[in-house]
Amino acid sequence: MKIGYLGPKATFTDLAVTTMFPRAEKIPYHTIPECIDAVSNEEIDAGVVPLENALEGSVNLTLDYLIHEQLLPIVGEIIAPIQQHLMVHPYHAHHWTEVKEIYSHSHAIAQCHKFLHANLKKAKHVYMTSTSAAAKFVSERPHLPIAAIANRLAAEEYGLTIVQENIHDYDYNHTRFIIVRKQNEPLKIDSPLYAGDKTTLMVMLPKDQPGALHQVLSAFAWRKLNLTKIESRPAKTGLGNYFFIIDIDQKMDEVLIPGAIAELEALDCTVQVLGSYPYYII
Ligand SMILES: O=C(O)C(=O)C[C@]1(C(=O)O)C=C[C@@H](O)C=C1
Repeated sequence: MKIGYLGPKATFTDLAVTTMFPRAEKIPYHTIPECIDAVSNEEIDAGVVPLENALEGSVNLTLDYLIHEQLLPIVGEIIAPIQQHLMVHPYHAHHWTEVKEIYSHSHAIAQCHKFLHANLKKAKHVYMTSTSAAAKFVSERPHLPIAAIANRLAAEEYGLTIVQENIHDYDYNHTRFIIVRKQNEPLKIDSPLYAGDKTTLMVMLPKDQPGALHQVLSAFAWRKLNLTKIESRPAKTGLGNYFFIIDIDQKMDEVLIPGAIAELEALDCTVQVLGSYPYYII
């Protein structure tokens, strides 16, 4: 089985894929859209991309690309712990406090703001496509006083020295990664990491209807459907036009979720099921 992921080697996405699919052929992609496109073009059997971090919130690029460009079904989710480390080329290990630039994924930099503010206030932040792309970049420029924020595997893979460990600002730092496929067919994963099932919906509210969100929520509430996430994103059709992403804490059933969807449609909402899938906690 071929699994694509946000690369290069040693991203957090790579770690999640390696744990969940130890025997799969792993194919790295430079960006999240490239990985999603590869699923859509059937170059790979499934793609794994980051969706949400406990400290920094949604990975908007993933959400927006899925919703607006390639609406692929979500067939699974992996929740993984995230530990960020500051690393430099070995030449700079003894004077790391003098680095002028810090390279990483924007989410990783955001997870370490307190540390950076306290210890490297003057260094410029440079966003890269992933944490391991940043580690690779730093390793290829030994003459420059620069650092990367990435995981331990990236330090090993690219020959960097970790100079500060666990620099993320809060202990509970986890990221959700979704598994997307071309067809809505679950991957056969028999794992002790299985932790439950979820259903994700996209709901577009009718225009200018007072109390519409309240009515949407009540369709779930009186059916006692437990929502684990509700988030709005711009519909990109005009100022003030938003859609909602709603996660329900259970598998698609034959009565409750279809009933809630029918009620929302009767309210003139547009509803799309993005997936009903198992999740795994590493
Ligand atoms: O850059 C990586 O290593 C990724 O896998 C991406 C990503 C993200 O997009 O949130 C994944 C986990 C961490 O939260 C930081 C970065």
